[in-house]
Amino acid sequence: MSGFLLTFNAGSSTVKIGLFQFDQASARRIAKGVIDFGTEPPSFHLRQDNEAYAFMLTSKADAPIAAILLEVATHLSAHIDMNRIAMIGHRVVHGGDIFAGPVLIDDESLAKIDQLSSFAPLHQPRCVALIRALREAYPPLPQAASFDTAFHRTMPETVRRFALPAELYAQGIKRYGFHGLSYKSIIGKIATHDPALARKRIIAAHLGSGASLCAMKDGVSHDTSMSFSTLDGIPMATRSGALDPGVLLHLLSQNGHSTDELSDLLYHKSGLLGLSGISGDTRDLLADGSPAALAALDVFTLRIAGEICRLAATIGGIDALIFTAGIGENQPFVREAVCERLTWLGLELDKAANATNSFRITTQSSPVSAFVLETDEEQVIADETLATIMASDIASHGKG
Ligand SMILES: Nc1ncnc2c1ncn2[C@@H]1O[C@H](COP(=O)(O)OP(=O)(O)O)[C@@H](O)[C@H]1O
Ligand SMILES: CC(=O)OP(=O)(O)O
Ligand SMILES: [Mg+2]
Repeated sequence: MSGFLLTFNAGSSTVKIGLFQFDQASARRIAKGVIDFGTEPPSFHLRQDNEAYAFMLTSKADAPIAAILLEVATHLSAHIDMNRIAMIGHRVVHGGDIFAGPVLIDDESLAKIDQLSSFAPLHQPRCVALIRALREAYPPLPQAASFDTAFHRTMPETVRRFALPAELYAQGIKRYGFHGLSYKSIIGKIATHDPALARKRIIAAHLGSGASLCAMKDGVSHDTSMSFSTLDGIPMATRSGALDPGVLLHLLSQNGHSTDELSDLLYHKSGLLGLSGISGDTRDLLADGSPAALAALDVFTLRIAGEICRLAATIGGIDALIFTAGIGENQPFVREAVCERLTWLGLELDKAANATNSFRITTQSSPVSAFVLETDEEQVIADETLATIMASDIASHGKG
């Protein structure tokens, strides 16, 4: 069996598409695309063989995903032979307690994924709609799902529990954790580069539009900053991060907020955008340079440094800090501010290395090392999809 494998990573602000060439054993990326919902109308960017293409879509951001997909498929078919696509893989943000690893998508697994939609309202509904649209458009193609939550199934119960009555834990009110495909990608890359380091105490900071941190030891997740929903932990582009629950009670009971208004406030109007009143993008805030912009960045980096300390307590210290995702890979200002707040913990920043987004950004003598690593969630999806479909009956009957 060989051909093309397509991956979809439905994030909060984008859908990232990966095109891979696969054979029985491995999948190798040959192109990447991004549907960006941050532009009006949404845009589609494709990169293949060092060539970049950009298209404005005619569909509006709130158009059915099937319509957007159709437009994207038209642009894609000008560059790739769509008939060679033999399988599709998806990032699914929430797998709850149901999914501990990747699964083949069928009516039953899709219904279970859909049931978890309310736990990840920014991600799961769009992802489910995408899976359904693809099943309709390309019925013979097998699809698989890779879960963000699966990587965190190794977290101990003490970490998973909230200090709430035990029956709520039994009902599933607990820490699940997200960005697991990214953390799997990061620990895999470290293991290739330095297997001994991969077994040590590592804290990874996935700083994108959505942002979280993960504490790993022996290559597995022990704790993470996001918990029940993708709101918890550190502030993000437009999400609040952790908040005194009393604030929510006050807004609901005293200010007359509806739950929909509260949801909009917490998911779309808070974080860097809410703090600054300017933008949720660190590049805009630095270009603006006003006291409000810099104060927002100060809250952001203070909260990241604080969460790193909490996670270090879970795994008994820290040997390496990894920065990844859009901000983590590309924003020296944020990395410098976080590392400077952690000097007392043994992080000695190499400012020149940090300024150029180098791999190692701490000095050779720094007791704790910090690195910048590009995450590749799509490669993880592709590898898991290939393994899942090859292990299924479909592989012996499939095309290619
Ligand atoms: N070159 C860059 N410099 C600074 N920040 C960047 C850069 N590129 C992307 N970002 C930030 O990263 C975010 C997107 O990160 P990404 O990991 O792709 O997030 P998501 O998966 O949530 O869409 C953008 O919103 C932007 O704030
Ligand atoms: C879980 C989450 O917030 O994902 P993303 O950062 O891709 O929006
Ligand atoms: Mg993402």
